[in-house]
Amino acid sequence: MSDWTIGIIGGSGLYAMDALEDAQWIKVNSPWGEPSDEILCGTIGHVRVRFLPRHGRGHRILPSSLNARANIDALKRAGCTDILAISAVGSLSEELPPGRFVTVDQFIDNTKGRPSTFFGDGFVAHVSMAEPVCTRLSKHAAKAVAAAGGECSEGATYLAMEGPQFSSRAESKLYRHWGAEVVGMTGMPEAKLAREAELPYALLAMVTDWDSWRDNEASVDVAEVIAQMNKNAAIARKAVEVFCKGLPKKRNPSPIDHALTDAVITAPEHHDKELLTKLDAVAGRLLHPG
Ligand SMILES: CSC[C@H]1O[C@H](OP(=O)(O)O)[C@H](O)[C@@H]1O
Ligand SMILES: Nc1ncnc2[nH]cnc12
Repeated sequence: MSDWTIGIIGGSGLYAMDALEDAQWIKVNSPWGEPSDEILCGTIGHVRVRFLPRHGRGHRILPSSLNARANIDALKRAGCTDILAISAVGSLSEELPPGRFVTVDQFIDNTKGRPSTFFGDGFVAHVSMAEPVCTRLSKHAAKAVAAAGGECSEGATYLAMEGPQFSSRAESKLYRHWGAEVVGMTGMPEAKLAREAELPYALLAMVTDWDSWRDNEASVDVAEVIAQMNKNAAIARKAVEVFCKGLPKKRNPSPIDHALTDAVITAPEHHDKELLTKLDAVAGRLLHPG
């Protein structure tokens, strides 16, 4: 085995992964509540893989009800070194037609009221989100999609909306005006929490529809999303397999592995003991060095 443990977060339409060898669903408890499901633990080639279906098997969980903190914490507890997340998205750009894959490189967070940090009173920390994804994972994912027979663009701005309703035509046009190129309901706060947990994160988006900004186009519905997802699911699965098998045996450190260094501002004498206990996985490197 190599020293990579890749967490895969499967989005709409991706609820299991056949490519995993010696696979077993394992319950991982988190002090942040219930993760979306058990985690499918196994290997692909020389890489340990931990697969979590974002909405749970059977797609039970609304985007607004996802416990992203528990999901990221559980993946960290399951030993993940890095996360590749997969999402269905609507396109806000002529350059990204349905069927296309695209790696996300920026986010606009327009979600409302979702718990979006592990930190709090008694342990205040501010990580940088200027470059919110891991370039190394993103580039590797784009190559894997191409090798799996898909077309992948690189670098899109993802607008995270609250949902679960799709956008109005006016919202869809507004998001384009803001510079967003794809729209989804789950990329935030997932990406923020991965960064706080010092987990390099990449988001591979599958374009399923044109959202609702094109005046002469029928507006998006779930049936269209799922039909397009099903067309792409085989490529997405193959891409994950190629992605893992193509990783070098040695994992060179990433600067994101140390995202919390210099991020914590609370003086040690003011640390909240209860919060620190919950942070044992997320901030374990700082709290229990060595
Ligand atoms: C099933 S359509 C809307 C649904 O699909 C996307 O989910 P995911 O990012 O988990 O693939 C979108 O964000 C919505 O949750
Ligand atoms: N148009 C859209 N809006 C929000 N989330 C989506 N997921 C897939 N298509 C979407």
